Amino acid sequence: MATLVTGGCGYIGCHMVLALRDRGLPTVVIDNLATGFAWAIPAEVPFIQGDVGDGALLDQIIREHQIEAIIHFAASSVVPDSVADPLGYYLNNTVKSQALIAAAVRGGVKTFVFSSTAAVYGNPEIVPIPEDAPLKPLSPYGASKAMTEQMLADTAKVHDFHYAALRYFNVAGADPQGRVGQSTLKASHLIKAACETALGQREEMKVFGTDFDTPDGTGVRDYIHVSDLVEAHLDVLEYLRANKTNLIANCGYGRGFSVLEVLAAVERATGNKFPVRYAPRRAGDPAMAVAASDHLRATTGWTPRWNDIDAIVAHALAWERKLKDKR
Ligand SMILES: NC(=O)c1ccc[n+]([C@@H]2O[C@H](COP(=O)([O-])OP(=O)(O)OC[C@H]3O[C@@H](n4cnc5c(N)ncnc54)[C@H](O)[C@@H]3O)[C@@H](O)[C@H]2O)c1
Ligand SMILES: O=c1ccn([C@@H]2O[C@H](COP(=O)(O)OP(=O)(O)O[C@H]3O[C@H](CO)[C@@H](O)[C@H](O)[C@H]3O)[C@@H](O)[C@H]2O)c(=O)[nH]1
Repeated sequence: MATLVTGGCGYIGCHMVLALRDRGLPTVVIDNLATGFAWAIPAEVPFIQGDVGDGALLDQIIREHQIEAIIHFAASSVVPDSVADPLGYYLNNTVKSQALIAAAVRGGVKTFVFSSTAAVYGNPEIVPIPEDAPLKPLSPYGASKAMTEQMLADTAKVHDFHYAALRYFNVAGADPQGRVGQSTLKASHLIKAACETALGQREEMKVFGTDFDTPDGTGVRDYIHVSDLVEAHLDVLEYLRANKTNLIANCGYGRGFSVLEVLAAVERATGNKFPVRYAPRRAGDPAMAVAASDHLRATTGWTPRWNDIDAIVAHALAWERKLKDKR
């Protein structure tokens, strides 16, 4: 029996694959390499280059590899891109998730973990945001994920099927052992972009929006270390199997950092000051996204190890240096 990781060649997915392999758990990856890299996963992990919208291919993989659980990372995930290309986002994130969930049901896969996002909440009324806050996404990206959560909830009502919708806040950092990290080309993510700038690979950092209703006027996010996030998935898989129930949980630490605070952390880590330019807000960006994070800890026993912005930045930077030599 094996776990199928969709999007396993992407940033978070490749850390998940390593975490499963570190525990000797049979793992299979499907990825269309839209933004991921085949070299990011160990050569001995079965890898199928294909699309999660391809139902016939999924039927075959589920049968041949005796898939028992699916962790579904494959998606398009850049908030401003989703504003520019809503239909592309609904296709890749919602329509293709429907195809995958349908294949899971056909193939008798009973355990399903879905990568949802803080973007389902939009601008929250209460911060830190509890899981029962209303879902009011500001972007097609957030809406595409909220729709998939709804499909999972409805599916679990009528099939022998248990799911977790994990609402990740801002995932950052890299494998503490330096084996993998975020390799996304032209990444828009703040910490990665700032590390690239500090290493001289970008000319400057833009700060998108200085007039938000936040302490310093810049956007506030809850940055979670990618290794803590993938450990949470292992805890969640056990929880779903043991309790035969569903779970909706935020994945974050419950503490927010502003854009300016993050840039200061990157400057601290490198000792390099880099040019910073204030720019208008980006479309679809909320002012604040900070998780109420007790539910995940209380239900699954998840215990984060890397709740420290300096550790997150140090690991991201170490990977960026490695990647610079690789390319
Ligand atoms: N990075 C974050 O801060 C963050 C926060 C919240 C949620 N998420 C979610 O986590 C998941 C993983 O994000 P990531 O940062 O690793 O992104 P990523 O782009 O690095 O990884 C996504 C992977 O999925 C693959 N993929 C995309 N569409 C596919 C398709 N139709 N069929 C097969 N493979 C496909 C890509 O090639 C890539 O390898 C996504 O669902 C994203 O929405 C990410
Ligand atoms: O060059 C940059 C990049 C980002 N930002 C700001 O930094 C914050 C974080 O931005 P970014 O790293 O792009 O992440 P988000 O737009 O918050 O989205 C991430 O976090 C979401 C969950 O909160 C996920 O769903 C998305 O997939 C993931 O990309 C925001 O205020 C941005 O406006 C800048 O000011 N300059």
